[in-house]
Amino acid sequence: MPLDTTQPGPTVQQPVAVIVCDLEGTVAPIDYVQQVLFPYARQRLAGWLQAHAGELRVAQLLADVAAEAGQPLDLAAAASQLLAWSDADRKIAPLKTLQGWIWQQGYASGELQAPLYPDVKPALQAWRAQGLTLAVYSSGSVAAQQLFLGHSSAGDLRPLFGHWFDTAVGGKLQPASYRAIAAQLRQPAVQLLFLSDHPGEIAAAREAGWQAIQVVRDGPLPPAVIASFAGLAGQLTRLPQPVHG
Ligand SMILES: CSCCC(=O)C(=O)COP(=O)(O)O
Ligand SMILES: [Mg+2]
Repeated sequence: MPLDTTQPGPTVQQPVAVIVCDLEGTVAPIDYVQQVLFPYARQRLAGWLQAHAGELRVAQLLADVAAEAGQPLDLAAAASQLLAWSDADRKIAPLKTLQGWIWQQGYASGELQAPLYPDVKPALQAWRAQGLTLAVYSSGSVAAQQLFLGHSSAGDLRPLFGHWFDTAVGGKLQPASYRAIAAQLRQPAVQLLFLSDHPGEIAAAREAGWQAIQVVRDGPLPPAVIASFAGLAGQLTRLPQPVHG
């Protein structure tokens, strides 16, 4: 059955055990990812592959690219394929893995720093203080997620998060991915709250039985969405059984 993304969903129903956050467009501006992070990786992609060609992880990555492309590819052809996926913003695992590897040097040098919206850190801290568990579900690889939140404008936020999910569980528009995350968290779907800027992701999470609230960071605010994490203040109560990992 096609997902209906036009109907507003419910606001938070108690209790919530785990809040799962999207990253791009939800905790930080889309523009930073699209205009800074993706170009940073794109510009270095071919050179990085050449420089690291002898490494086992790169051999595995090239095999994954060839498998996704459905044909054998040498290093130059694989680089072209990865660039094409990058230009099309395809959420394909080998591209996401490679972007994470390339971003690592930018974060380490201080050239990259994720600019979080100012409401994010206080809200995350308040939710943890309430006993809620926090998780990330992003198309970026888990390594890239941890670099992003480990080198943010609000400092290293990794200790606040107990669980990290990328597209290894499936795509973010697929309800099955949210069922897989619920199974891994060993939580009833209704006790999971997903926060994302993407209406298709919100619809997929709801289809899987999750609570989900769209975060609209700019533009007019339709009903049943929030403009910042502060919009959830007072809606969440302490959970009976913390599951922070
Ligand atoms: C970990 S920051 C880069 C995120 C990324 O690569 C991406 O494609 C955006 O994914 P999201 O699911 O966070 O919207
Ligand atoms: Mg997003």
